[in-house]
Amino acid sequence: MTHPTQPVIAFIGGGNMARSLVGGLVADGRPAASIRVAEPVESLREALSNDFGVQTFARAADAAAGAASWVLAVKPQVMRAVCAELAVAASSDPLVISIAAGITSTQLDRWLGGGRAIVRAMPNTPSLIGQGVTGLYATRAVSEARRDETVALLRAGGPTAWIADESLMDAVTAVSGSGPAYVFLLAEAMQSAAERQGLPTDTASLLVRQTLVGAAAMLAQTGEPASVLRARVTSPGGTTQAAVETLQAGGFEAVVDRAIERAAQRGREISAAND
Ligand SMILES: NC(=O)C1=CN([C@@H]2O[C@H](COP(=O)(O)OP(=O)(O)OC[C@H]3O[C@@H](n4cnc5c(N)ncnc54)[C@H](O)[C@@H]3O)[C@@H](O)[C@H]2O)C=CC1
Ligand SMILES: O=C(O)[C@@H]1CCC=N1
Repeated sequence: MTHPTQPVIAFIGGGNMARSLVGGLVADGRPAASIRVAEPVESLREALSNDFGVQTFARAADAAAGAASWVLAVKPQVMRAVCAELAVAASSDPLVISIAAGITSTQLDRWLGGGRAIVRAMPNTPSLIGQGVTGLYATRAVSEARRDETVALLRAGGPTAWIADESLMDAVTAVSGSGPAYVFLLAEAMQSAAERQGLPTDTASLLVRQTLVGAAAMLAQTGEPASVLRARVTSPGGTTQAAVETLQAGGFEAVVDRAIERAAQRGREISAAND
């Protein structure tokens, strides 16, 4: 039995997002002996144990028992059943952080037996390389110290932002939780178009990747609004103007707006469907 210097944190679910968050915590210097992961899939348990040295468990209740904080990182569709498995252990009053899309703090609290300290967190996959961003919402049962602990657990993945109104967590999910996929879709579309223009695949890939990386770095480093950065690329009557007008004539802004609205609505549907 190890005696970690840090309070124990238990991840329930050891899939894609948990792996990103565990990797970030270990890279941030948190002792692997203070991290447990519950994951029913043996190959995932082995990979987490080999790659990060964390303790793994097949059953959620075994990982959660006695841990100061829990990170619920299972799919929304299994959250209710997982909470039922954990309801007895929850009476020890852990800090409960759920990263599931849609599932509300009221639902989590009810499924865990009531009166629990619940935080909803919405990270994204770039957390794996420290370039993520996480939206956070805490219920009133979460103390200031536990808010600080939440930020300490998630900051390795990138900056965090508290949201005062829980209903806006669906908007956070739609913008930054799902957002990396919109950028990857743009990359896929640009790659196809570049190849159709006759560029070799590897050259097209270099041009597309580095253009997205460079533009994102300008957004991050200059602090200038996207509209100003865009104006600087756009010579009057030039090539960029021709492309941007074509995107706008195709309803680019409207379709992005509809996509984000639909994603937020899907969050609300997930909540209702799993109640
Ligand atoms: N993938 C993403 O970009 C993001 C995902 N999320 C949320 O994170 C959660 C997990 O998503 P992913 O990691 O992508 O899914 P995933 O499917 O990769 O991971 C979920 C894991 O939970 C495990 N699991 C199932 N039942 C379990 C149980 N009873 N006890 C312990 N583990 C169990 C599964 O075997 C699986 O490995 C979802 O609720 C999702 O809404 C949040 C932000 C971003
Ligand atoms: O697609 C999903 O439902 C999850 C939540 C945000 C990113 N992936």
